[in-house]
Amino acid sequence: MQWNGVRRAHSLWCKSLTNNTHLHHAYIPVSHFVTMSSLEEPLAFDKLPSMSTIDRIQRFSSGACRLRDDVGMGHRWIEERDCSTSNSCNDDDKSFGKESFPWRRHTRKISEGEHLLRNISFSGRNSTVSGTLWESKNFQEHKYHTISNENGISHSSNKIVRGVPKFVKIVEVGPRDGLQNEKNIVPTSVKVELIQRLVSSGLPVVEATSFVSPKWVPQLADAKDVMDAVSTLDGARLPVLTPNLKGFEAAVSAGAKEVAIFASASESFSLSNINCTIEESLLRFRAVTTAAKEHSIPVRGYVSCVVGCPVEGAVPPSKVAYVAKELYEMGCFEISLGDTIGIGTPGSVVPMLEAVMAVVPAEKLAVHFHDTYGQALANILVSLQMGINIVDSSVAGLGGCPYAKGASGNVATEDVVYMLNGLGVQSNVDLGKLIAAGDYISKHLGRPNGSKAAVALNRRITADASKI
Ligand SMILES: CC(C)(COP(=O)([O-])OP(=O)([O-])OC[C@H]1O[C@@H](n2cnc3c(N)ncnc32)[C@H](O)[C@@H]1OP(=O)([O-])[O-])[C@@H](O)C(=O)NCCC(=O)NCCSC(=O)C[C@@](C)(O)CC(=O)[O-]
Repeated sequence: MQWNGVRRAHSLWCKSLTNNTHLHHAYIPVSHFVTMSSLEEPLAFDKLPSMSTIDRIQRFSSGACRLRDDVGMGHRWIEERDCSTSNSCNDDDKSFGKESFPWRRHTRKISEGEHLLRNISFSGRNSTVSGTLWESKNFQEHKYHTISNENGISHSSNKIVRGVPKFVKIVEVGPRDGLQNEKNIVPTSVKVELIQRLVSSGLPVVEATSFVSPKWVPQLADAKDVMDAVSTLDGARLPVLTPNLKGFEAAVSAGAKEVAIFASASESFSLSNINCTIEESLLRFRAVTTAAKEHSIPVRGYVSCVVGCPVEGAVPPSKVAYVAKELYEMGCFEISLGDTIGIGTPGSVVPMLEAVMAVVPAEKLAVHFHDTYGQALANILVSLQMGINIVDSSVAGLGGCPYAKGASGNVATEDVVYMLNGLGVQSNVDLGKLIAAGDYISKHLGRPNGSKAAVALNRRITADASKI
């Protein structure tokens, strides 16, 4: 039922693009969606395709473990990983050893695992959130932080949390991924103020806009004006999306100092999103990375539909790994793995990451989760435990399809920062300023802030304020 919502969301999204463009070939007929009905349930390990293809790809991550066999990605595989080959992990392996994969020993040390889990839920229940309120004449600046009591998680003492990185780089995609889906076009001045607020909250990267066809995405037709207005902004990198050489050249002329190219692991999504096959898109992207090298412009690469596609259903991890490797080898400094429709669970995200990490080093990977099924934070946590330390997110949970219920935006940046704070992971983001930025854009869009942490912390401040 919810999946139907996503299918509908995607079809309407494609339709909205084509309505704007009169490019009817990009509209995916509803009949395509009707043919795939097997994804009502979340993708589980045993539903995923075999890893046989990716297992043959040369691995250049020294910590990567070989699979025991090609039978698939069942729980049995996780519990019985063969770590005996020279190219495989062992108990002392720092990147794939027990620190990164605490569940590896689950069957053998069940009591220890239970103890750790009990500690986590106990500290979670007793964690407190504090807020301090400053009032100025026209603007309230909130300063929030998450603190734990003495039972709280500490990097040095808790084996599960010790696997997560100490610092996570957040890539804010709200002004681009969020606003590209808005039904009503947001004025340039509002976009610019949003970007300014996000940068001032300490976010190191704020994806500003896209240099795509305005016929396809009219919401971002003001890309040049946005870039003009933020040209003097310091303190963060402001990459933009470029689907081809034309977009790259326009971005560079507008002052962009970093760009992103966006491929898909699903053939159908590639056709509906950028009107070409995966192989054709890789040719276009190679032209962009070549030109970018000449201009010394760093290029980020996206892979969409890394878990599932609204048309094709489950996407094989080997396909994701193939596209990620291609982008990495053509020179992308970082590859962001996008669960575009937000259907992933840790059960499907883990094998996908395993496959990609076998061909692209973990430190070059970012995760990009939409929150359609409420799985984004769980997926992020498991990604951190696997060694990923770059997370994409969208302030106030912006994004998704404005025309259909059920298709949500990206995970809210406020929720990610709140979770990282609770884990003791640094992000250098001021949660109060971030919440203010989310409230600003939500107010403009005329709807509640899509971040649960923001809503809860704003209520808390109201409660505290009544006692002052
Ligand atoms: C790729 C194209 C351009 C192909 O679109 P096309 O129609 O096949 O392009 P074309 O080469 O045939 O050209 C048609 C017209 O578009 C123009 N054109 C051509 N290129 C550009 C350009 N760069 N900027 C401005 N105009 C452009 C071109 O000049 C021409 O203009 P005309 O002669 O008709 O006046 C189109 O499909 C497009 O713009 N697609 C972008 C769609 C988009 O932005 N989707 C959202 C991205 S989000 C995403 O992918 C997922 C992600 C990254 O968020 C991660 C995740 O969540 O998984």
